[in-house]
Amino acid sequence: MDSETIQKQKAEVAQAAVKYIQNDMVIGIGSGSTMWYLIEELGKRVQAGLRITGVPTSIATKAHAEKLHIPLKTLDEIDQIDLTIDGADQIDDHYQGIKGGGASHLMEKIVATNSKRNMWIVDESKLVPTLTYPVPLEVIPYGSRQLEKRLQALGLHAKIRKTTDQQFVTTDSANYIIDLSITAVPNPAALADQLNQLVGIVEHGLFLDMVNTIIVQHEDGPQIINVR
Ligand SMILES: O=C(CO)[C@H](O)[C@H](O)COP(=O)(O)O
Repeated sequence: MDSETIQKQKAEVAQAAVKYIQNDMVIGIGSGSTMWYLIEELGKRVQAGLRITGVPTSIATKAHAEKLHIPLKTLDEIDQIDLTIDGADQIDDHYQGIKGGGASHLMEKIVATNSKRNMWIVDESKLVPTLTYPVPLEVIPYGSRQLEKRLQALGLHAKIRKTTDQQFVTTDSANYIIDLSITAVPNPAALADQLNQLVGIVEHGLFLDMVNTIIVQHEDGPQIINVR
């Protein structure tokens, strides 16, 4: 799919998703370029009188939502999130996902696990039979080079994420990201178990058994998948 079609589908899926947001809901607001469109749509609805409270999942999302006067609270200021809407990097046939391409998966996962329902909104390029996207790990900077070597020795093709000018990418929680460029993840649960054993990994980007509803934007309209 060309990048113009992808951008168009991102904007369209955001329009489909915003209809699920009703008055008095507490909404987890995810991060990334698809969510950028969702935040724009939500901002318009708030301007038109919609009453919601948003819980942002990143500094960038918080800044964007504040600019549009969307009322926000932190996770610890609310009782529970009714619905979190977020993007995803890839979703496989069993509706398991990879997130964290934008380095926000730690906060996204914390918000998701504190939500009654989770919705992912994606363009159709994100659907794959088997996960192949690099799996991001948020890691503690201390000893991260050793962790990278350990992961490489396990055959997990680990590489600390750097910017184009070779600076370490740092997350909103001041951690680093290690990407695992594995060619395929046929058994995400087994990989998650393996990663959960390793000291220094704060959180991996495998989002397993977590999503309730997926909206996939196709050229001819949105497809709603009710997973659980
Ligand atoms: O997990 C994320 C950020 O950490 C994003 O949801 C994911 O990377 C998808 O981003 P985009 O909507 O830009 O394709």
